[in-house]
Amino acid sequence: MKRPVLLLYGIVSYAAFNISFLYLAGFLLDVGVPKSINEGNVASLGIAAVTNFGLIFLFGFFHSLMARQWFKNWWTRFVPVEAERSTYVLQAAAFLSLLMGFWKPMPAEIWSVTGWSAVAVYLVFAIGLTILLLSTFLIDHFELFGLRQVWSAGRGSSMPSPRFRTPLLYKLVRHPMQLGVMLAFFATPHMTVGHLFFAVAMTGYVLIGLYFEERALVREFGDNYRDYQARVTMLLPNPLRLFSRAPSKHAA
Ligand SMILES: C[S@@+](CC[C@H](N)C(=O)[O-])C[C@H]1O[C@@H](n2cnc3c(N)ncnc32)[C@H](O)[C@@H]1O
Repeated sequence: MKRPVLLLYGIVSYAAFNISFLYLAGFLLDVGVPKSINEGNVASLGIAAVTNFGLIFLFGFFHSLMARQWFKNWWTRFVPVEAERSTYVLQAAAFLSLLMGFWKPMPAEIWSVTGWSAVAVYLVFAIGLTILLLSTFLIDHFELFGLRQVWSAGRGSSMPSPRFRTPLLYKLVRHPMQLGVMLAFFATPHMTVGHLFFAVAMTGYVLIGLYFEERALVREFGDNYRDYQARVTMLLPNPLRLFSRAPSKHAA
């Protein structure tokens, strides 16, 4: 791929992901989008459950498969290595859009809150997204979204190998990004069966994904990561444990 094309591909993939993710926020909150999680043609509960499960499975399957090292080794024989992450980001945007586009509403209400309670729930949603966004910058936002790779290729420089990091939120939990998305999945003032289905199934997928991610992190960072696993909890912060132990000499 020619350098300007590679750069353009990276930028387009990044933009596509951001648009689909912004749409996801509106989709979950039921605001500002033409089709939200509770809108669309209502099918029978069985049809809706099977369709929605299939959509989440498709999203999760490709999201996990394409993140595995053996898959990357195989398909970078066809895709330039510098475009690998951007392609991953693009497929995530595509499957997320597919999921939201074909999502079948399951409108029966589970809870509904208004007034200050609703404000509190919106606050949790905003905190979740803030944790998520901040964490991407703590690890390396531009590398996670493939922009650093296409930019380095454009300048003819090679990418530095990944570094183990535990800045700020990563001292509280090992997976703040996933914690952030889970908060956003459940934080709605108007919980329907469909929304709960989405939140539970996506949480299940996140937990399965974390199992594979942690195995890859141990392979990549070895004892540094094992030591980190022993000191820091996975998703829910444990302040007592955090302050009762000396920080590791491995962590950056
Ligand atoms: C989508 S991010 C999710 C990161 C983390 N699971 C979280 O929830 O904040 C996945 C990428 O982050 C990298 N990663 C996760 N934890 C890391 C750490 N402590 N230091 C460096 N890279 C990390 C993984 O290697 C992977 O490429």
